[in-house]
Amino acid sequence: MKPILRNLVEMTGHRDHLRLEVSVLSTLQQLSGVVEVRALELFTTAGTPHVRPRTWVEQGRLVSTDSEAAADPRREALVHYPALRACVANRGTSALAAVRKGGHTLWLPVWTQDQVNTCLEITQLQPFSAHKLNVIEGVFQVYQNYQSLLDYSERDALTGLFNRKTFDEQFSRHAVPRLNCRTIVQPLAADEEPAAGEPVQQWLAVVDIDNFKQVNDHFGHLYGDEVLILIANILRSAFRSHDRIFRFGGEEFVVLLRSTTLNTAHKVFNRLRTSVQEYPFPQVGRVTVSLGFVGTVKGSPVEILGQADQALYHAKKHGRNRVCFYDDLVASGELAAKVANDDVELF
Ligand SMILES: Nc1nc2c(ncn2[C@@H]2O[C@H](COP(=O)(O)OP(=O)(O)OP(=O)(O)O)[C@@H](O)[C@H]2O)c(=O)[nH]1
Repeated sequence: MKPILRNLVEMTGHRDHLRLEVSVLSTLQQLSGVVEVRALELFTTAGTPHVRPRTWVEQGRLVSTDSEAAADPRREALVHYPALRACVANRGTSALAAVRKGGHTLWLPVWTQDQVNTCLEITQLQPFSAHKLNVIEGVFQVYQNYQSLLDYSERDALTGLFNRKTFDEQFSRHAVPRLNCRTIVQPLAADEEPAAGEPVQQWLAVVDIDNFKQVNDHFGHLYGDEVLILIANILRSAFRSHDRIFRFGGEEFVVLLRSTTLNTAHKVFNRLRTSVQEYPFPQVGRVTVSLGFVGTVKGSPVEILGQADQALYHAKKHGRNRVCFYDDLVASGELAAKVANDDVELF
């Protein structure tokens, strides 16, 4: 089999976006004359569009980072990439420039609906021939098609959030750096600095809409669906790009909050609860959510999920529109008391 075909076969064998990215870059890197390949992440921080390398070649190996983009010291303002910036502004599919690193650089933005989060960058010393551009475009098309297939299978059709299947796949490896990937230790945002000695870890929260059946019963399923979509949007804006949000089915969502302190987790989850409470849902009016959360350090994924669920159950039983932390409930004896006295309502 020709090398390029073999690479395409290898590329479409992946079930993970980052591995797929490494694979497409490895394919492009093997084209003759190519001196550098990178995958750039495009993101906005403090209102300014930025770029940072997410996968690049280092000592002959492709390495990736899944650290938070906004805190990456290698990020640059998009204004330093004028050709790419103009291309994205004009909703273009490629940009060429002969200025960077004394070579010729081709940028290929990956459009998802109306947005570009990723862009492949290929640099060579000679100008790109028409034939070379054709080959690259073919490889890029296969990559894009496969990328959107992967994306489709990972997401919930109504809200666009990750689905339960993706949670099951991602949760167990969430804390573990991926094979062939380098994770950069990154500082927290200024308002999230931990107090000295306060441990940083990951948190899992189960978020459930309160009395959602009543929304459906009073306003109909279409309005119920709209509430789900709007709450998904609030969830997206409440967390950092690095955190993960899943729709678990029905009116239940799960959030994996990355690398933060208990204090910040409390703040962030309560901010979400308040944002939902204050949002004017068209026709429906006021909607609230309850949330149970727990650290992800101890226990199996099933146990951790069960603990967050118990904290959520407690929040529901004690007035709804609240945030409950599993360890607090155990420490205060509230959860144990509930378990001992009320076996019928246990899961
Ligand atoms: N519109 C809409 N409703 C859904 C969807 N999935 C589940 N539901 C509804 O979500 C409601 C969940 O109701 P319950 O489990 O009784 O919970 P609840 O009314 O939210 O009450 P609490 O959770 O105890 O506050 C049911 O009416 C389901 O039909 C969906 O995709 N769209």
